Amino acid sequence: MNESFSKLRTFGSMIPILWRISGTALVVLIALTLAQAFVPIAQLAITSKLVEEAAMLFQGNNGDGMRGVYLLVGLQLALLVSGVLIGAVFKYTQQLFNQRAKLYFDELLSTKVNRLPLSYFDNHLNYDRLQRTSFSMQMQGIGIIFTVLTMIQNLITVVGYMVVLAQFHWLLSLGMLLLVVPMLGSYLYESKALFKLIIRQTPDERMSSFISNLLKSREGAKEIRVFGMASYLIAKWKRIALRNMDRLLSLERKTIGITYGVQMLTVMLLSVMLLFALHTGANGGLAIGQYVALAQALFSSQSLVQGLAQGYSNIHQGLLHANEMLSFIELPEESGGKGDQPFPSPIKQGITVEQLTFHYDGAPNPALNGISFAIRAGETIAIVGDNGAGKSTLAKCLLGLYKPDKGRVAVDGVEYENIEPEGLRNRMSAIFQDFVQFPFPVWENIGLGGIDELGNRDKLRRSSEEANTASFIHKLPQGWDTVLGIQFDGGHELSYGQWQRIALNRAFYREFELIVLDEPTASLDPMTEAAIFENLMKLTSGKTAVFITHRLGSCRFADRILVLKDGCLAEEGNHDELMERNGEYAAMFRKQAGWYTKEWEEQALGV
Ligand SMILES: Nc1ncnc2c1ncn2[C@@H]1O[C@H](COP(=O)(O)OP(=O)(O)OP(=O)(O)O)[C@@H](O)[C@H]1O
Repeated sequence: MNESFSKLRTFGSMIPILWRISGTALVVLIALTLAQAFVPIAQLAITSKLVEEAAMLFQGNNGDGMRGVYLLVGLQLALLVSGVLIGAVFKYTQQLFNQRAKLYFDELLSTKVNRLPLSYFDNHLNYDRLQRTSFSMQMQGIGIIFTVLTMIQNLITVVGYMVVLAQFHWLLSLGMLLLVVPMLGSYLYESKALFKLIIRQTPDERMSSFISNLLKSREGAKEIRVFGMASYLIAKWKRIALRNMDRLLSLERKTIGITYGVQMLTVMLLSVMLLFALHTGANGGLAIGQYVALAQALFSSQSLVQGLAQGYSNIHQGLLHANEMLSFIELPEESGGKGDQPFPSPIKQGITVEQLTFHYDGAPNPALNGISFAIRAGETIAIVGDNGAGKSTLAKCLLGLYKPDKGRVAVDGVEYENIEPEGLRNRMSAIFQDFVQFPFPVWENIGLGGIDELGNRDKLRRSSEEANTASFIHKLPQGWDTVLGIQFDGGHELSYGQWQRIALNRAFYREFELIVLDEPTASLDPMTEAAIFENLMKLTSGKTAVFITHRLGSCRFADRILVLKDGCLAEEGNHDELMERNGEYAAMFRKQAGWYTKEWEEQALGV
């Protein structure tokens, strides 16, 4: 009962969505469905009459001659023509509705995904769910409406047939009803089992499509060739794909027996009903026209009942998908936070981090463990530490992308939680290790940093001078209008370092109060790196900046250095203070410095 209620609720929640997609199309579809349902019933009545008239005509007993027959044939023709017309309009409206729905759901999915907290992407279960949801939205979500419409149509026709049959003998209507029940059961079983399988197969499906895409991708092409991994990866993909196929076929074997067994029963029941009708006819209970109409009703009702049962199971499956989709839509959004205070702009005191702890879902240890420090307004801070020390996680917390599990991050004393989310976003800028390479023109690649000034060529030019990208942009084949990357026709590929400079320019194109640069110069040549860091001071003057780096030489540009170790703040101070302290930082710095100076010479000499 509870389950049925929740299905009804799901269906109820779908209706406003379908209405939003296109109310007019929905109304037209419903009207046409109802009209279509009555066509076969009318056909049946005409057939019965026509056969009677024809029988009399053939026996030479028809007083009216051909007049009555012409009328009936004319009516039949009119019905057939209207059936065809209704079908054509229905098909077009359905296509229109489908296209609009695809657009609607694609937009809904992209919008929703981008409103979810970043931490949503840290859990593999969410990737599975996302994959299923996009499948649900594309394939099944709106399918329900057409299934329901077809079912209503079939139901009206079947009931109409039953009324016609009941006029001949009530047992015939009962027999027809008996056809429905077992069929419904078998289709229902099949659809439930299929949905369970879809849930179970999602991780495998994702893995197999990941490998299959990798095998065809530009990113994978180099390593796959160098390491000769192609056959290994194909075999790995095939193993998973075969496993999926086996599961599907095993389900098919299971359900096929049940479904087709039920169909055999139905066919037998149909034959019994026909025999019964013949018997009744032989005893004078049925005229020839009635018998023909009855046979027609029985045969076409078999496919109608089948459609009804299939529709029922499709609805069941569609509702499960719709439920998945609705629960995704209802996921709490990032902007659902309670913050309503404006971002303190310009920052006067600075940013304070108190007892910040952050734990990734399912990770054994916290990535950040009770970190506290303060950044003064306008200060440039370097964060250093080993791989996995927690630097990028801290950067994301400073950007407000992750909410702390414990502790707080505040700007000028206002906790991030209490700041209006849009205000927080608008006042921050960043560049990440895995920045996006947009296959768009240069101006758009940079302009996206400040959407409001996206096409402001003067500002773009000024910003590229400041960010030191102007010199190489001018050398591109179409200058600012050069499309970057070779994914699309006419694109021009950049080196990774050049891409990074474009991404840096994008970060500085924004009007920001705080900028976080996660390894901003990792792929840059030493000259460019030095130029960027010297420039960084100018670009960030009066602004608060945090950069993560593994090249400790660049820390000399920072006012202060934070050293992270295993998610904790191990040391804090400027370069000289930390060298004097002779701790983690000093050890790391000496190691790196050694690469270039004494150790290098010693190693070269074999000392
Ligand atoms: N999405 C995630 N889910 C679970 N654990 C994660 C996730 N991302 C990072 N971690 C873990 O959190 C810890 C800190 O990772 P983080 O990326 O912050 O380190 P990092 O100091 O930036 O490293 P690197 O110098 O290699 O970039 C690591 O132990 C890492 O394994």
